[in-house]
Amino acid sequence: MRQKPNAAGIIAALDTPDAGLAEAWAGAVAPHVGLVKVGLELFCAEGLPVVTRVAKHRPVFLDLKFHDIPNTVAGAVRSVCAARPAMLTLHGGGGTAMIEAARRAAEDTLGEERPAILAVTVLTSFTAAGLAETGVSGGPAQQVLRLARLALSAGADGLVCSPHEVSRIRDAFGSDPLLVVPGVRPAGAEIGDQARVATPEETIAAGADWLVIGRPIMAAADPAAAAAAIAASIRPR
Ligand SMILES: O=C(O)c1cc(=O)[nH]c(=O)n1[C@@H]1O[C@H](COP(=O)(O)O)[C@@H](O)[C@H]1O
Repeated sequence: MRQKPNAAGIIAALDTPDAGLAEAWAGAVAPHVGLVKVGLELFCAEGLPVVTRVAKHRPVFLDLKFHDIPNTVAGAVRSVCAARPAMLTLHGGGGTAMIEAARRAAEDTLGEERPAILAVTVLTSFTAAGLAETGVSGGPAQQVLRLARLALSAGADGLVCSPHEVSRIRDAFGSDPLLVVPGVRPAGAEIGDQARVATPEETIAAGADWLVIGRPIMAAADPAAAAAAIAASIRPR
């Protein structure tokens, strides 16, 4: 799904180690979401077969945040292309050569059918203080813009960032990059370990294409109803 959606939508994060539960969630929320996300917890427990399994319900955003030398990342991209994900993530901090190698590997393996390559910028759980501990001063917004520039010029199709940076990325890079945005919390929902958060409505208004939402849907008593309510709140009027 390298093309932008007509209207912003939801990606449901299937964060569980259990393929059966992930598939049940995918089936339940499918009418209300555009994609489902297979992340580290599910992938490490169940591997590539679970990607094919949940893809029966919705296209898959495979979020493994590759970060390694270019040759290794290219090999990982070729391996996961076997399951035909619609989108996959790399760490923007992996640098130009890694991102170029990932894009080339995806093109060589699947051509026009290749997944969208998304660069993760600064994780939504980071505050300015946490980022400074890693040696990055200047705060998340500055670092997100720096990594965004690098990733887009290296061939990434889009970026993963928090709701707080979306409008600044749009100002700097326009409407082309796919912006996939976690850290989304309906009003009153538990924030948990996220730090840079906003509501679905605020995130869409800032210019996001896709909202990545996990616990506010999957930890609800009725995940389908929770997904439907969030989808209704962001539907264009
Ligand atoms: O790459 C991601 O999807 C991601 C990047 C990021 O900066 N922050 C972030 O929360 N995510 C993912 O988005 C999902 C958010 O889940 P909830 O916090 O439960 O809504 C999780 O699966 C995270 O792995």
